[in-house]
Amino acid sequence: MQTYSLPQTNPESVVLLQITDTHLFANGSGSLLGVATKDSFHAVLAGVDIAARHFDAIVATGDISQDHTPYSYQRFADGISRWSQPCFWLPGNHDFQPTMQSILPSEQIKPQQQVLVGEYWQMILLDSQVQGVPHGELSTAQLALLEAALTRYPDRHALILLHHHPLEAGSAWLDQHQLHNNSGLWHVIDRHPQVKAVLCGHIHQDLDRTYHGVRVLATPSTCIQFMPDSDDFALDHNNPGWRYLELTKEGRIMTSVHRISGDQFKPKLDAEGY
Ligand SMILES: Nc1ncnc2c1ncn2[C@@H]1O[C@@H]2COP(=O)(O)O[C@H]2[C@H]1O
Ligand SMILES: [Fe+2]
Repeated sequence: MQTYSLPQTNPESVVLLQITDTHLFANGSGSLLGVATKDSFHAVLAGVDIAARHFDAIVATGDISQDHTPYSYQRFADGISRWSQPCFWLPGNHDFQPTMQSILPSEQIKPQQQVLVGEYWQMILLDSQVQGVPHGELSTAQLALLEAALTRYPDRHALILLHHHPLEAGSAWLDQHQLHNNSGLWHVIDRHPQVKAVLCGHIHQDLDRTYHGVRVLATPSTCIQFMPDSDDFALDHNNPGWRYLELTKEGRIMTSVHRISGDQFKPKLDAEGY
């Protein structure tokens, strides 16, 4: 397995910026439920610049594209190219991996699934995509990759990233699309106490839970948001956002979700959807 080493710039911690569920189109006015996803993506990029918080790397946790086109991925790459930090990404249910790969190699977007983060952490990016359906599954190969990465570095705190949420988020319509074989993931995690957190996207909302003694985090989309704890499909009028995760050398995670201001990206239920 190829490993990327991300240098530690601050001796105490490493900071990650998580951007997720951008749902970009080749067509610059492409929209999801009335929200032009390129514009909302760029509003989040501008929001990160206004926040001006230091981060060491970007993690993009899937559903980068909505229309599978190479240019939708190029739009993502062009957007983050304002920053020099490396980006690590993984596929969501809406992604099409052949076109995702088509824009690589890239100076900034790295293909590695295992990243040694500074001196004290590692992160493992998993592919939970099942082509053509919204739910996720981890193949035996992906579970074996996780097992091998954790076994190789038992003394590094570990952050596991994937697109699909690995536990019930509390909305029946959405939980039918969760990671279906999450017991397989939890079985591996239970054997490796250095795992500190699982970070995902997919549910387009801020989630911060503890499960099996591990923190499970999900993050707002850069476009539309789903209403938490709603058994039927429902949109949330919270704004698009992003997450910072500060990984300390002691193994703690300080994290916060931030959102853009204004109300130019309010979804319309009757507009063109998925
Ligand atoms: N009304 C709905 N009922 C059930 N699933 C939906 C509905 N609308 C969208 N979805 C699917 O649920 C998925 C959750 O977020 P995604 O963006 O991955 O893509 C979404 C769609 O594939
Ligand atoms: Fe998704």
